[in-house]
Amino acid sequence: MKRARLIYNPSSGREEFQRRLPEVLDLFEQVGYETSCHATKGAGDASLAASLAIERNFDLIIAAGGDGTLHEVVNGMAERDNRPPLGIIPAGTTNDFARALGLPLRNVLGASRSIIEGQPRAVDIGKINNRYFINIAGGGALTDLTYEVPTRLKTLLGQLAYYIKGIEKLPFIRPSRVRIETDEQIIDEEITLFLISNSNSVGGLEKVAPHADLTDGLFDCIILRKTSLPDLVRIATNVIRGDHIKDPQVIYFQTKQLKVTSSSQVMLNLDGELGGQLPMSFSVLPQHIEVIMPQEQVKI
Ligand SMILES: Nc1ncnc2c1ncn2[C@@H]1O[C@H](COP(=O)(O)OP(=O)(O)OP(=O)(O)O)[C@@H](O)[C@H]1O
Repeated sequence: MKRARLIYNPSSGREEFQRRLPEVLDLFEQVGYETSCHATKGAGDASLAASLAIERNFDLIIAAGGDGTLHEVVNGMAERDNRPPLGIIPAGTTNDFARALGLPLRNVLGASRSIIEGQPRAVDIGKINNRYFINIAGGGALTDLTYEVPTRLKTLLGQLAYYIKGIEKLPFIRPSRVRIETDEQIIDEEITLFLISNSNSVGGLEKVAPHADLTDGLFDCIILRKTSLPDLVRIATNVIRGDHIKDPQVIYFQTKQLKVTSSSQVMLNLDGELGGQLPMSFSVLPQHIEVIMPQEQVKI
């Protein structure tokens, strides 16, 4: 039998995953995976568990949790040789990366079946110093939401907890002077926020980076210039259709690497987790980790 290591975060999302665990184990057993579990206990634990799973030669790693758990698992895998494929069971609050893959959300058994029936495909990840991200790096207004909302509130309200906190913060949005250097251009101006995206899905919205491709070796960068509150609301509305990237207040480009600096203190969000502060250099590691895609995605 093949061996799978299931790394799950019991505190993710509405804390429902654990109830389904016996059925998940049974499903994998039926298709020939002897599966053992690691329940995370706190920050950094999923990274250590993923790194150890590679050392112990597991054939498959499954990350069950939210984007933060996935982030940690990717960080535990990224620098290791002989990385096995990674399956994802979305059990968090937003689950942006799983959304981008087209995995069933709020359906633990459906997502488990998608792993069983799917195919591994190598996807890009982003690198900053010795840390990695699989979905998004961002800074500036509202990008601090994901790590500011307490876990208790997310368990209680789910995604709504982020929206409530976002509305609360709107009147206090201030621009930051930021310098963004790529091989092709330099942007040096006051901005509201910047997003360096690997996938199309950010903050639960699937068209934030509408042209993003997980396998193209490129980041999709979206910079929102200094903007008034009414403009911000107009642009946010256009995000639903993906039309915001044509807005004169938005700078959109693709690049393999960039450096972002600022004279003020700008914190960095990596896959929804706090990731230090600027200055930071970002580069793509093309097709670095094999992720199991659902059947429909494989055919594309
Ligand atoms: N047993 C635990 N108890 C409390 N927190 C934990 C535990 N294990 C891991 N964590 C923390 O949970 C965070 C990650 O949560 P995760 O992203 O999986 O769920 P979420 O925040 O509900 O979903 P999303 O990121 O999709 O919005 C990390 O900061 C990690 O340190």
